[in-house]
Amino acid sequence: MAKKLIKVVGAALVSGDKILTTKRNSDRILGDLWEFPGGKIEPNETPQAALKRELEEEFDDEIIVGDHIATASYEYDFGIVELSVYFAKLVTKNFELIAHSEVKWRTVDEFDEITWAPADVPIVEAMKQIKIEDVKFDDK
Ligand SMILES: Nc1nc2c([nH]c(=O)n2[C@H]2C[C@H](O)[C@@H](COP(=O)(O)OP(=O)(O)OP(=O)(O)O)O2)c(=O)[nH]1
Repeated sequence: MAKKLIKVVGAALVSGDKILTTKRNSDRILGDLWEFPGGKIEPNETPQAALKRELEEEFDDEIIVGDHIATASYEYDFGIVELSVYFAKLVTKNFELIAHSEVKWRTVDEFDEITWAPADVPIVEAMKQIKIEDVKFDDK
């Protein structure tokens, strides 16, 4: 049987020249791997709306969503994850850790210090070409 397609959205939260990297709780699927915070896109939801909802659920934080960075698919044993990552920035900074055990701001040069979820690897590679401090948002 064909594996199910799971559409997922992740936020590359920007602060200066750094991006927030987040470690999944041990008891979750892909536990202890690092990722971009986010989650599954619900039917009839835009990726941007899903990202805002997920960040509110996971950190109790409000965000502004910016440009799409990249999309990559990876076939796990439980299904095919199609991960789209967008730049975003925090409006609030509550950082309630509900789904994550650790968060850390890193420059793209520091992305190799951690073990990423497999779907994230090509996206992380693409981000190494971007100058994070030049990322712009529409609101300013
Ligand atoms: N959020 C997120 N999930 C990722 C990334 N990379 C990656 O392979 N995944 C996988 C892990 C999960 O199988 C799936 C996303 O599910 P999730 O568990 O984060 O999302 P959710 O909150 O909507 O799910 P649920 O636990 O409520 O069912 O995508 C990533 O960078 N961010």
